[in-house]
Amino acid sequence: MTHQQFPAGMVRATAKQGTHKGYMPGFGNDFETEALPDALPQGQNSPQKCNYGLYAEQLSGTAFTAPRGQNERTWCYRIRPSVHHTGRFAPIEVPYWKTAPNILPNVTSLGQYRWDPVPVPDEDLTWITGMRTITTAGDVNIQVGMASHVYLVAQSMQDEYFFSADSELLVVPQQGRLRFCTELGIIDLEPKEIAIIPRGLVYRVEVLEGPCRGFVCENYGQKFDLPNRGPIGANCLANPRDFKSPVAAFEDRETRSRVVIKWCGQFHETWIGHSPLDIVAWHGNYCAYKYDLRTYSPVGAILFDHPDPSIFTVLTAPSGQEGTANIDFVLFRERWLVAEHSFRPPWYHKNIMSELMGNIYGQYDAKPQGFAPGGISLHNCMLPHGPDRNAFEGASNAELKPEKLDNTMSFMFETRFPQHLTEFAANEAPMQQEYIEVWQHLEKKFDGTPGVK
Ligand SMILES: O=C(O)Cc1cc(O)ccc1O
Ligand SMILES: [Fe+2]
Repeated sequence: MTHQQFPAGMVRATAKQGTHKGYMPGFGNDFETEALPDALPQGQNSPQKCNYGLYAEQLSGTAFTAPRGQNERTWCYRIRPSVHHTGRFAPIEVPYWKTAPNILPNVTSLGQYRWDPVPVPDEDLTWITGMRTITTAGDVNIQVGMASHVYLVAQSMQDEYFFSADSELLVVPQQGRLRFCTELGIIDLEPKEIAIIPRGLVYRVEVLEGPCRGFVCENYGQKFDLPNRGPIGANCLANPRDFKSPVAAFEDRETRSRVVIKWCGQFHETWIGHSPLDIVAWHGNYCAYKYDLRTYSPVGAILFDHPDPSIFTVLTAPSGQEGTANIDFVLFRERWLVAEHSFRPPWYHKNIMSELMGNIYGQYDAKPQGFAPGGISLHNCMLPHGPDRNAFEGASNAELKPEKLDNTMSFMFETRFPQHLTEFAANEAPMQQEYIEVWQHLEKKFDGTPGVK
């Protein structure tokens, strides 16, 4: 790949046909990339005839009239227009992939919950059949809310493609390596990285090293964006240059292929005679990207106290109500703890936002035991939680020298909407029935007399 950064943040990249891999840096850039020379029209979007006999097509990720800072669209130059990539739709069952609203009368979501890692079954599960929804929130029909999923994938999709009209997907691998062959290019993904697959983009998921397990946040609402840094200034947290979008890569393959579509929570299939990944060149700012979580630069307390976890926000999906996100993606990674005369782990609290957490690797400081890599916890809207007894006693009595929290990476999908458990989460997944007992032995220390106990 050759690429050159243009002053306006645009990237021009060229790639050879087919399997070419390569990435262009920058969050929200206006990229341009072509897999064949001169496939991209210059100076206009819709020439009377496109080079190579390509069709021009626009993929709009926001309303045409969205304000400039939010407006996202990509112009695609492709072998066939997308109308050839769908035929008649026939409903299919994807029983474990649920969509909000999915409020079940026989499932109690009120509570603090934790699950052991969901085992990857010895089955040929694909990206579609291996998706296991844990919670849903909001309502897909009004395009607000989210679902959290665990994916269990052992099998590549073969001549099979997928797109979601409902959502963008934030993918957080925990085990194994996946390849996302998308209309806009190829993204390889492994633990410690995340990817965003935008709404409407067609793709196929292949297993590079399996079996694979990870987490997905399915966002029905306004897209994930970088948070404002406020007084932090222009640097740290997630830096724009560390986000990578793929260069164009296309397939010119005439094979019978299945396209599966998720639309308003329903799944349909349609059959076509070729690969739909046929975009030879594209330009625009509506695209898939990946991000290496190791490039996240946390900012924290350097004298005393424990700040709100919003300081660790990687991406935020705004709600329109300033400061109240539909979803925040928050990262708890390696960092130094240096606060003086302070209880350093998370405090006990109740939160109007609901918190779903996953462990990518290592130990989480508030829950040194029981929250295993691959495990999940849910502390729903206004439900009290905080460090378990061991973490409390340890941190209350620790010598407060600088301490490195090392080899640790957990995350939180924090949403303004209450999260509802699926049948799978409540009855099939390995829920820890005794989870709330982690707080039971926090004894009463108060005896009415002054002084530190
Ligand atoms: O509950 C949790 O473990 C997540 C969390 C971490 C933190 O540092 C402060 C608040 C919070 O909800
Ligand atoms: Fe919390």
